[in-house]
Amino acid sequence: MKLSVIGCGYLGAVHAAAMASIGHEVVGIDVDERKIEALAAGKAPFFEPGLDELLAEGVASGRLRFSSDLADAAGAAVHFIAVGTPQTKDGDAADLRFVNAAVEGLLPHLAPGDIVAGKSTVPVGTAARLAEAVESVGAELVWNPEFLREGWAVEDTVSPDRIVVGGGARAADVLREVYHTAVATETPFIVTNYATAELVKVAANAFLATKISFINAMAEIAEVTGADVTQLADAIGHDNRIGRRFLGAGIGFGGGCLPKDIRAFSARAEELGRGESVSFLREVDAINLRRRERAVQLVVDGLGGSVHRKRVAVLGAAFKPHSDDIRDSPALDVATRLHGLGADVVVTDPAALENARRVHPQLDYAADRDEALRGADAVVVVTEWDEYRRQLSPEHAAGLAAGRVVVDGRNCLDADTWRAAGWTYLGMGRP
Ligand SMILES: NC(=O)c1ccc[n+]([C@@H]2O[C@H](COP(=O)([O-])OP(=O)(O)OC[C@H]3O[C@@H](n4cnc5c(N)ncnc54)[C@H](O)[C@@H]3O)[C@@H](O)[C@H]2O)c1
Ligand SMILES: O=c1ccn([C@@H]2O[C@H](COP(=O)(O)OP(=O)(O)O[C@H]3O[C@H](CO)[C@@H](O)[C@H](O)[C@H]3O)[C@@H](O)[C@H]2O)c(=O)[nH]1
Repeated sequence: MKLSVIGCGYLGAVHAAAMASIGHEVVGIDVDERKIEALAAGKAPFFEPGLDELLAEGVASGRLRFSSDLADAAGAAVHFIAVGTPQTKDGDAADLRFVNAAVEGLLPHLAPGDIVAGKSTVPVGTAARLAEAVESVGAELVWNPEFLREGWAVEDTVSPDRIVVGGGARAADVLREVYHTAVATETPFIVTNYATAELVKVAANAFLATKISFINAMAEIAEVTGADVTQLADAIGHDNRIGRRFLGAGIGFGGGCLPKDIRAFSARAEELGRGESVSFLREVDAINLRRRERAVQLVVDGLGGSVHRKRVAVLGAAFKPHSDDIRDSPALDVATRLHGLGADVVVTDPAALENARRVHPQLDYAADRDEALRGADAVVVVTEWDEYRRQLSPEHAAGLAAGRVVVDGRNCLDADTWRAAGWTYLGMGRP
């Protein structure tokens, strides 16, 4: 089938490449010409395992092309909207300018019977508002939210846990054809109305964020009682009704989705006069931000009350491993707070260094882990990359660092091993 994908950022680039890989003829369109140039050369403008190969394959096969001209969307049967919906500059609501502009710009290029499929995460009520314009040219709108995780984006797109389509039965059948490989493996395919489809997306992210903040709240209690939150998470996680995933206590969630999506959800609920129904999300956000402060406090405490002029090796910059994304990264928040307290911060990350350097030029950077560790008075692990979590021994670190203080912002190190090697180990909610 012929498809267009409007917006080739993170979500759109992955979606376009994945759709070409399952046999569709895809044109990806973005206003950012540099992005389009890179993608057309088979190169992702960000780090995502497996994506470069998929892009190169798609481009070489002739099934995948990229353009900065919306007119090139003409002729596609389904047009996916994958533009950004960032937090507005002066509030919590989602900024819908890009979605509005993409849909409006697309209208002259639509033919009767075309389907416009919204993939961007939007406040409930957006699809109903946009439908009128789409229908005015004889096309049909569906909302088809995306649940992929960065770092596993290709796998999540080709084999999703579920597909949700809000809209009419005919359009849903066309989307069944689009996602034929998932449909063939009996992936749950949920057809519903616009509001439900939009809400499924934000509810899923709100639930995940709540689960993380729940365990981080338990970490706060563990800190004043001598309990160990990782053992607590294991123990409650054995209950199948609870499950162990997303019970990783530490410096909390960041990235381009969870933080902005729970804020936009709160803002939308308030607009609808139902702010109190999701008022707990404000607490989820507050708990999450407190954990970053806690990590900073642990470094200060570990260094005897002040970080001023102390060299602190910050291991990690990305908001999570297997990504170079630094949007709302808790790792960089901890680094900039330490810098603000007068520490000589040296940040390293296997993938996100360039992005971090561009956005936070005031920090110092080390090209690799060992360079960051050299001469450090304290070490803080803020992104649980394998090269810090699994491949760094306390003996090796001791051979490079000046001090023996390690703050484990992701509870990813073995406390006993580090303590046995002479380190002061400080975890998040662990004695
Ligand atoms: N990143 C993820 O893992 C993920 C997962 C699921 C859902 N989402 C949602 O998908 C949407 C996109 O997220 P993202 O992370 O890809 O954002 P992004 O900022 O990486 O990409 C957005 C892209 O849209 C382009 N764009 C903006 N206006 C345009 C227009 N009028 N025409 C064409 N292109 C335009 C931008 O140039 C940019 O490349 C958001 O709503 C987000 O919440 C993201
Ligand atoms: O136990 C955990 C699990 C995650 N995190 C943090 O939570 C954040 C988000 O992680 P994750 O959800 O894996 O990353 P995203 O790629 O942002 O994916 C989320 O946001 C996407 C965009 O909406 C959705 O599509 C995905 O389903 C949803 O998981 C990261 O900072 C993680 O470090 C924790 O602190 N503890």
